[in-house]
Amino acid sequence: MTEMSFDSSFAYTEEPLESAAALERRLRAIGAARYHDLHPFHDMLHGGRLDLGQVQAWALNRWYYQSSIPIKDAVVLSRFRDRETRMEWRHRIEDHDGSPGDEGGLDRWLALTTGLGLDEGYVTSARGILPATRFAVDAYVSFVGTRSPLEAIASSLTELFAPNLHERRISGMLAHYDFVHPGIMTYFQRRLGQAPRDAGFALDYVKTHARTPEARALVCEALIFKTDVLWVQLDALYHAYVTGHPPPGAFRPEGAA
Ligand SMILES: O=C(O)c1cc(C(=O)O)c2c(n1)C(=O)C(=O)c1cc(C(=O)O)[nH]c1-2
Repeated sequence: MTEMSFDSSFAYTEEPLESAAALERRLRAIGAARYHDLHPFHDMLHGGRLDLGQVQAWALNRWYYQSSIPIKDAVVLSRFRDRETRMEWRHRIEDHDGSPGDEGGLDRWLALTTGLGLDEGYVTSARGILPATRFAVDAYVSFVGTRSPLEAIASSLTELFAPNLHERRISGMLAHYDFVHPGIMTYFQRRLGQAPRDAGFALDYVKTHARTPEARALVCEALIFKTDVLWVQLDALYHAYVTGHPPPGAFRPEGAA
C-alpha cells in the first residue's frame, strides 16, 4: 500500500477558543505561521541580496501603505461612539501625520525614500506603485469601515509581530547596503517604541471584548485577513522586481531593462 503524504499543518486539532488566553495563543500561532517576516522578499531585503532599484521599489510601494494607515485609523476612530476608545486610538494618526512643528512617521518614511534617491513628488503621487499594492491597501481601509469595530481593531494586530521584524531590518539593512545609513532608518527606530504600545492596547481590547468563541474566531479571521494584506504586497514586489515582470506603468529602476 502506498503511504499518503499530507501537509502536517493540518494534522493537529486547534484548541477551542473558549477563553481570552486561548484567543491570545491562537493569535500568536497565526502570526508565527503567516506574518510577512517569513516572506522570501524580506529575506532578500534584510540579507543584502537586493540592489538599489529593488530596495527603492519596496520603499516606494510601502509609501502607499504608510500613507493609508492614518486614513485607516481615522476610519477606525469613526466606528466608535465611546470617547475612551477614540481618545486611545487618535494618537496613531498623529504618530504618522505628525503635528504642527513636529514631524511624524510619514516625514520619516519620505526621509527613507529620498535617502534612497527617489523624488518626493513621484513617491507621494503613488503613480509608480504596483496595482496589487493599491488593491491590498485599499482592501485594508475598506475592511475597517465595513466589518465590526471589534474586527477593525483586530486587523491591526499584525503589529504584535512588527518590532522583531523592524529590529532585523535596521541591523540587516545597515550592515549590508552602502546606500543605507542610520539617518534614513529613523522610521523603524521610532516604531520600536510605538508599535508595542499600540499592539498591547489592541490585544487587551480584543481579549476583553470578544466574549464568545464566535467573536474570538472573527478576531482570528481579521488577523488572517491582515497577514494576507501584507503578504500579497511582497508577492507582487517579488514578481515585479525579483522575477522581473513589472506591470505596465509601474516604477522601473534606473538602468533596468
Ligand atoms: O514594516 C513592517 O513590516 C510593518 C508592519 C506593520 C503591520 O504588521 O501591520 C505595520 C508597520 N510596519 C508600520 O510601520 C505601521 O505603522 C503599522 C500600522 C499598522 C496598522 O495595522 O495599524 N501596521 C503597521
